[in-house]
Amino acid sequence: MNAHLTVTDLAIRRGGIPVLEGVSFTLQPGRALVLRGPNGVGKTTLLRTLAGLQPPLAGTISMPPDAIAYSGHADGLKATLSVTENLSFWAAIYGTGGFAPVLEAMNLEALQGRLAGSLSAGQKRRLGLARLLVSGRPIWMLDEPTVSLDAASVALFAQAVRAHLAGGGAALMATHIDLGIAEAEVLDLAPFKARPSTAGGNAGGRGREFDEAFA
Ligand SMILES: Nc1ncnc2c1ncn2[C@@H]1O[C@H](COP(=O)(O)OP(=O)(O)OP(=O)(O)O)[C@@H](O)[C@H]1O
Repeated sequence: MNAHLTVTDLAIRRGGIPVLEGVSFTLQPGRALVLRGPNGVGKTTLLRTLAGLQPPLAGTISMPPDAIAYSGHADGLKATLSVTENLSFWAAIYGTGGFAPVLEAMNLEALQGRLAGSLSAGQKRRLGLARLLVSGRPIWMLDEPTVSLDAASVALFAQAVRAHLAGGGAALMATHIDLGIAEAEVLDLAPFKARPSTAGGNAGGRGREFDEAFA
């Protein structure tokens, strides 16, 4: 499992407006990096850029091919498929094996036959996060992964992240809560806020140049 990510002098934008510039960091196997900063600073935009959903304005992103499993604000579930059908679907997509341990890891055993669309918000989130475990990908990119989770589910998730790190994986997370992961470092994005004059912006303002793969 090669989970080495290097980001050098990255500049990113959202809706045509520069958001962050000069972002550099490395993420090594076995490590977690927590993105911090006020609302709107660019945590989601940075994760989307690293996950390949939108191009950077400048800078380089270096990582092994097919390394990332991205979990954004949406859970990405197939509402009309059951919990196990969703997991089998992802296992087939990622070409990985069985998912029985994943059911246990995310406390989904009692929900196996339920349609994903009928789950509660926290249950959906647990199933959405289970996709990371099924993926077999070394670098997890997580945007507010604990939204809707109760305390017990947050603890389960933190345990899953720790196991991933112990297995040589890495995790980059935007989260406002402390997951109690000793291996985690913090990257405050506030100092990298793009200056208004930064070249490459869209003088016409947000919306004129909608550079999103998804809104
Ligand atoms: N779909 C969009 N189209 C245009 N601009 C957007 C869009 N989504 C976010 N933005 C803007 O891009 C900037 C960065 O937003 P982003 O969502 O990356 O911040 P964030 O740090 O993740 O915020 P939060 O902590 O509130 O989740 C903000 O100024 C925001 O208003």
